[in-house]
Amino acid sequence: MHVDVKICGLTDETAVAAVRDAGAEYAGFVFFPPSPRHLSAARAAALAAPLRGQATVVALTVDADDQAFDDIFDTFGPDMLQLHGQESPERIAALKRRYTVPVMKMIPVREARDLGAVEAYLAVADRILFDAKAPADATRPGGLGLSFDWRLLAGLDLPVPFMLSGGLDPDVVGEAIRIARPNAVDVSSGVETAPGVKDPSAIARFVKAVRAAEAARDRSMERIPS
Ligand SMILES: O=C(O)c1ccccc1N[C@@H]1O[C@H](COP(=O)(O)O)[C@@H](O)[C@H]1O
Repeated sequence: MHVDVKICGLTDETAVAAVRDAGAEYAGFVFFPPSPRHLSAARAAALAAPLRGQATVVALTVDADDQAFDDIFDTFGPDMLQLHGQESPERIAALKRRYTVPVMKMIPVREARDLGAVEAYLAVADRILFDAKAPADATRPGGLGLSFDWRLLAGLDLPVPFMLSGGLDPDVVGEAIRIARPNAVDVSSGVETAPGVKDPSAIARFVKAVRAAEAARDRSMERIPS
């Protein structure tokens, strides 16, 4: 079974070229001023141009207002929205009516009961993204390189695909896929040399590690008698 890869927080042309060369399926651009990966819509549009038609271009926002969304849609034109704040199901339904774009809603996870929040979003979100819950004093709700216990997702059966993020890197992503069995994985800090500075070789290694984990998963499925 294929596992899609999203590389998030691209800030320069070198990182964009690495994503294109590695064949990642999703490329994320951050629109959240406190983040070291924040970009203007115009800069993000210019950076994303070589990825159009090859990767799904995602706009990551955190409780953004209507004016911010209008700017992102008018100038950047995302293929998908990643909502990484406390957006309500009603807010998501309104955004989907206004922009007719698929939405991925982030659910913050620290313990099993956090998964209960998913239910309310299943009718409106096209994808669920599970990320580690940020500490209360964090300056942003993600992109911190923090992970959670992937065993919490083992055996999860949702009616929509789910993506796993939080503290992934080329060395641990295979184990994360083996345990959580996500449809897709998302990484930012784990392929950087410093916050906001992507490492092209780490991006290539991350995608390679995901492909190897996929192959291992397929081999293990073949061994299960029907
Ligand atoms: O990347 C950011 O700066 C960011 C800012 C605000 C919300 C989310 C952000 N990134 C997302 O966080 C997760 C985990 O990232 P990491 O790999 O642990 O650094 C991922 O989904 C990013 O898209």
